[in-house]
Amino acid sequence: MKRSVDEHLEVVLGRVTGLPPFEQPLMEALGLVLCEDVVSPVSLPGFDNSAMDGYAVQAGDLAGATQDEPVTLPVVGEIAAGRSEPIVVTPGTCVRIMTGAPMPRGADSVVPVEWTDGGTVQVRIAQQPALGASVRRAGEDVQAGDKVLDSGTVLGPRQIAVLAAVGRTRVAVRPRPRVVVVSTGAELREPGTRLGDGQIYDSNSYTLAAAARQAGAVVYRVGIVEDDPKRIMDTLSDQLVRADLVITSGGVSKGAYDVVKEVLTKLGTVDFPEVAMQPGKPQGFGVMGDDQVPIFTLPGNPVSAYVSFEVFVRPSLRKLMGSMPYRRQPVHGVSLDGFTSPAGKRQFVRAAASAGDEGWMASTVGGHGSHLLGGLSRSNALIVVPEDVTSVRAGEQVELWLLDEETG
Ligand SMILES: Nc1nc2c(c(=O)[nH]1)N[C@H]1C(S)=C(S)[C@@H](COP(=O)(O)OP(=O)(O)OC[C@H]3O[C@@H](n4cnc5c(N)ncnc54)[C@H](O)[C@@H]3O)O[C@H]1N2
Ligand code: MOO
Ligand SMILES: [Mg+2]
Repeated sequence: MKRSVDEHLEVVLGRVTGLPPFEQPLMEALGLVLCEDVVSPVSLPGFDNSAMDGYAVQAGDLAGATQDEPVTLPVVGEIAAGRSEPIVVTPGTCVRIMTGAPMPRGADSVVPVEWTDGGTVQVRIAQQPALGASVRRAGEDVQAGDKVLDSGTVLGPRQIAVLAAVGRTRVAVRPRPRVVVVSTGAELREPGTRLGDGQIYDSNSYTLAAAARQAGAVVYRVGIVEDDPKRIMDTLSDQLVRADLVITSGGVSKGAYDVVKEVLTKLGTVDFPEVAMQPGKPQGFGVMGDDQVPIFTLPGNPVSAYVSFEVFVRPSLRKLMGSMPYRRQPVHGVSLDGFTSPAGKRQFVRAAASAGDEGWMASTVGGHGSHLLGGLSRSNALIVVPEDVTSVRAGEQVELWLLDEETG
C-alpha cells in the first residue's frame, strides 16, 4: 500500500482525539490548553487607585501652580497600598498617597511627589495636574462578567497572570499526553555501556523522548527491546496502561528481523503503508488495546525516525493537547544550495536557516543519508520539497519548517 504524506497525516489525525479535560492548579496548567471560557468574577482594577506615589488632590485647587509660584496645601492624611482610610479630600486640602492605594473620597487627581517638596504636614506643589491624572479607574481593564480568556488558549505566563489577577486557583485544561517510547533492535545498547562488535548506542529512544517532552508530553522512555515477536508484544501490551500514545522505532522495513511490522500486522489494527517521503518511507500507524491507544512504528534509521516525528507525531500530540493549529506552519525562504529530490516523494532536507534582511536563508547540512546524525545536530530547519519537484537550484524559494520554534 502506498500513501502520500498528506493522506497518511489525515489517517493519523482521524484516529487521534483531544484528551478529556481536567482541573489543574494554575502552575500545573502552564503550557497546557485551556478548556473553558474564563469569565472574570471581579473588575480590574477593583477600585479607583493611584498610579503614582504623590498627593491626591482636587485638580482645581492647583490652577496656576508653577515652579516659581507653587501652591501650598495642608496634608490631611496618608494612604498606603493595601489600606482603606476613611479620609476625605475637601477643597483646598490633599492626602499623601502611594501607588496602588485607594483614592480617597473627594480627590479627583494625583500629583506625583516629584512635582512637590515632599512635605508631610503641608506640601508645596509646582504644577497643576490634568483632571483625573494618575488615577487608575475601577474596571478600566476588565469588568466583572467579562470573558478574559477563550477556551483553546495556550496558557503561558501572560495568561496565567490574568487568571491569578481575577482570583482563579484552578482551571480546566487538557492533560499532557503520556507517551511511551520503545526502541527495537538486537544491535542496540544503552549509552554508557560497553559496545560489542556490531553494536551501536540506542539514540532513537532519546531523540523521540526528547522531542515528545519538548512538545509537552510526559514521556516514559522504556528503552531497548530485542527483535523478538513475543518480547515486543509483551512490552507494548504492558505499557498500554500508562500510554496515551506509543512510539516505537526500528523493525518496519523488509529485513529478516524486522519483526515490529510482522507482529503488528498480525494484530490487524496497525497498517504499514509505504509513505511517499524521504526520509521515512517505511513506517506504520494504528491503534492497540481496548482503549485504542494510537501507536506510531517509526523507521529505525535515526533521521527517518526524527523526521517522521516532526511530520506525524508532533501534530498528533498537538491534537491530543487541544493545541491549534495541529499542522506545522511553514515559512518561506531561499535555499543557498542546489540539490536533487526524488520524483513522487516529499523530501525533508536538513538545513541551517537564519533570518537576514531579505528573509530566511537556508544552507543544507550533512548529507541526505538517513543514518547521518551529525548533520541533523547542526540543523535547525527542514527544507520541504514537494512531490513534483525533482531539483532545487541555489537561490530558489523553498518552504521551511523551523524546528526550534516548536517547544513547550
Ligand atoms: N531491502 C530494503 N531495505 C531497506 C528498505 C527497503 O525499502 N528495502 N528501506 C530502508 C529504509 S528507507 C529505512 S528508513 C530502513 C528502516 O529500517 P527499519 O525500520 O526496519 O529499522 P532497523 O532495520 O531496525 O534499523 C535500521 C537502521 O537504523 C538503526 N537503528 C535502529 N534503531 C536504532 C536506534 N534506536 N538508535 C540508533 N540507530 C538505530 C539500525 O542499526 C539500522 O542501521 O530500512 C532500510 N532498508
Ligand atoms: O526512508 Mo528511509 O527513512 O529513507 O532512510
Ligand atoms: Mg530493518
